[in-house]
Amino acid sequence: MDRLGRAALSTLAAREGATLPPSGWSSQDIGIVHFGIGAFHRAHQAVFTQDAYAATGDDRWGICGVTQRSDAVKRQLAPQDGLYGVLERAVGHTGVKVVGSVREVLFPAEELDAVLARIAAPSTRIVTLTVTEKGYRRDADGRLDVADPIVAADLAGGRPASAVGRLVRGLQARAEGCDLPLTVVCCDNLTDNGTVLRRLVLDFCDAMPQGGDLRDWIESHVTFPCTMVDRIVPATTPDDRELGRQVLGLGDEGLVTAELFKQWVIEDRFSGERPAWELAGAQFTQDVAPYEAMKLRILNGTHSTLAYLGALRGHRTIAESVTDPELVGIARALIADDVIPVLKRPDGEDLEAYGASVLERFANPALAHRTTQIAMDGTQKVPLRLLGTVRDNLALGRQPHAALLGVAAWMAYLASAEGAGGLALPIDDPLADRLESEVRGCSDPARVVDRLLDVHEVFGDDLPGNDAVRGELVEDVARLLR
Ligand SMILES: NC(=O)c1ccc[n+]([C@@H]2O[C@H](COP(=O)([O-])OP(=O)(O)OC[C@H]3O[C@@H](n4cnc5c(N)ncnc54)[C@H](O)[C@@H]3O)[C@@H](O)[C@H]2O)c1
Ligand SMILES: O=P(O)(O)OC[C@@H](O)[C@@H](O)[C@H](O)[C@H](O)CO
Repeated sequence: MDRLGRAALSTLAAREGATLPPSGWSSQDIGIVHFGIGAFHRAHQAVFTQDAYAATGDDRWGICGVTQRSDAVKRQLAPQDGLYGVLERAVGHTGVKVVGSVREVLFPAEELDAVLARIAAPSTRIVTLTVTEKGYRRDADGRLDVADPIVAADLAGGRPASAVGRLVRGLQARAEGCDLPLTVVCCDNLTDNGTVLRRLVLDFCDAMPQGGDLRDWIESHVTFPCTMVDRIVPATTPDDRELGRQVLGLGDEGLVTAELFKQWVIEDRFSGERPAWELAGAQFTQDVAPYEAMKLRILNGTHSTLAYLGALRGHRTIAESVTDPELVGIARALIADDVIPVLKRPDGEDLEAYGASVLERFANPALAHRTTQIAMDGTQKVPLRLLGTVRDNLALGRQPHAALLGVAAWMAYLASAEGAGGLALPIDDPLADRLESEVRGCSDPARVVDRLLDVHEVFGDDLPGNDAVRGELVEDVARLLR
């Protein structure tokens, strides 16, 4: 079968369910460099960028995708002239939107100079990132982990391999070259993501030999707006590829799958021009924090809770987990009793309606979002998604039972090699070795809880000493391990 690409596009015009990129897609100049060209970027920021182009015809915002750890996406997209499909799935809807925003893909392990040149180019005005929570290589206090061997090697002046190291070297090339401002937009699920990334970049400069001038240049030329990003984009499955093939009548190795919903709230703090993303539905605001807390705590907190509890019960996907009435009850209690009472309401948002809509989105049976995919990197996610809610409730003198159950479910998941029905529960986490050796296979709930409460990166200094929290976690873990 033929493969998606420029030559095959004309065959798509008559196909029901296929949407073509706007004409002129292939002649866009590159104005955005994106680090971490995984599934999410391709289904989110690249789609907003294409829709903004369709609305304006402003052709300065093509994307240069920079892979991080492998050249897989480059190999997938290069034979397709950068084109790929977003398979959009909802009840009663299956369509493929072909996206042409990604005009180049670079693999920095082999093409570092080209990456640095792209960041330094005057036509580049924006760098965006989706490198996962762990990709920022933060220490227990959220600062750059200068003891991380990859960061340490980057600081020693080798060819940079960390996302922050590569970004800083790119900024250095820009400072020494065109000397024009730049906006760096973090699109990962981190609290205060722009501020966090700016801090890490400045930490890197502070730790570099003679990084002072670069630090000053960054402070005066580069802004780091915060964002809230939302669209459920599970890892693509062979079934998705097959469905994409049926809709397009073409093979597509770069296909990604998503729900119809998408949201992007961006702090209005750009150092220069940008695409008219607002014409594609993005919201610009002075304060992203309430949107970000709403999304991270309601959507992601519930997602992780359903992932851990669901996997323990043998549910393979989130859609399966929300067919389980007991789990839906826990999710509702988490949102209504623990999260919403301690949240600030973002302008124009109804938190109860948002919570209900999240559960409806999770129920989308067409999205095979694996519980074990969401379960990965718990040491990075649990603090952001659940422990803020725990702390805010404790500060009001209230024990947040559902949020603590979510934390206990993470602990029980780590202790159990298998969920019901023999579902394998892999530990995929930057601290996997420690977690495995501390608790995997341990059937003593108190020991599991105590060993995990000792993980400072997750629980900090305050929670391990809280007897009421410990007691409830031990009871919950005991029930879950039974
Ligand atoms: N998928 C979603 O539904 C979704 C929704 C909202 C936000 N996000 C954010 O986007 C991120 C990526 O999601 P995705 O679906 O694209 O995942 P993915 O697995 O498809 O892609 C992950 C990307 O991050 C890079 N990466 C992974 N570990 C890294 C490391 N240690 N250092 C540097 N780069 C690393 C990978 O190389 C890849 O480019 C998430 O972690 C989350 O923060 C995802
Ligand atoms: O992508 P991760 O690994 O950070 O988290 C898994 C999911 O909870 C997440 O991707 C959600 O689907 C997403 O945040 C929805 O916008």
